[in-house]
Amino acid sequence: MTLAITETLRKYFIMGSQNCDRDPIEILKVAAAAGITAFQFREKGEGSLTGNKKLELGKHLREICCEHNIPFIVNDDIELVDLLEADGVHVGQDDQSVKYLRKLFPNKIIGLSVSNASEVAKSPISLVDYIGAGPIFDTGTKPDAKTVVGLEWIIALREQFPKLPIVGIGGISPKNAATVIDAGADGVSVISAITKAENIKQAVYSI
Ligand SMILES: Cc1ncc(COP(=O)(O)OP(=O)(O)O)c(N)n1
Ligand SMILES: Cc1nc(C(=O)O)sc1CCOP(=O)(O)O
Ligand SMILES: [Mg+2]
Repeated sequence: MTLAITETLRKYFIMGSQNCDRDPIEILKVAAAAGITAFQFREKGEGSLTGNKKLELGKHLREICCEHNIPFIVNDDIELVDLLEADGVHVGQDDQSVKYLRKLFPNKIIGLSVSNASEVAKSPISLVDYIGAGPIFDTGTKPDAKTVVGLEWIIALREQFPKLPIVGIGGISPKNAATVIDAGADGVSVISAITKAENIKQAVYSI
């Protein structure tokens, strides 16, 4: 059964091998069995794989998502969307344009990052399936993250767009995930809350 996009966003796990001090394939297997609702393959930044190694890891991770019926979303890398038969793509303000992507992928999930009002103003919001709002809290995972926007950003977006699917991202953990949902987000996106968890199953339950 296919989930509605808002349900798909509820526990949205993002990972690349650079985020892991254990085997990423094993991490995703445990997270998938524990109940994540979406996965984004984000092989990016210091220590990340490229070329064939990136593709091979992507194939393994894609397969795990298929087995668990979890949407598989590719970060940034448009070529990989076709190569891995991804369910969607997530882009930021400086990535491939949403207008172009929507033409290329009329039926795939398209997510876009928005961190402030001027980004909203210049974004074709009606063409995306969801937006990623962040960084909500301080994050040690992304060195080039923008200024922390806080829960106020979720509240403001929800007020402006009552029906738009929104996922919060940045510094979200079992301790603060509920505050993001209470502020109006449909879900939480996490990297380190799962990749660095001592008990991945418990972390997935608690976000
Ligand atoms: C769900 C979600 N939200 C935001 C982002 C960040 O995307 P972007 O701004 O393009 O930054 P990079 O992830 O590409 O470094 C995301 N990936 N996922
Ligand atoms: C990939 C990413 N994008 C962000 C944004 O604000 O757009 S914050 C971020 C890193 C999220 O990692 P963690 O859950 O470990 O804080
Ligand atoms: Mg990007």
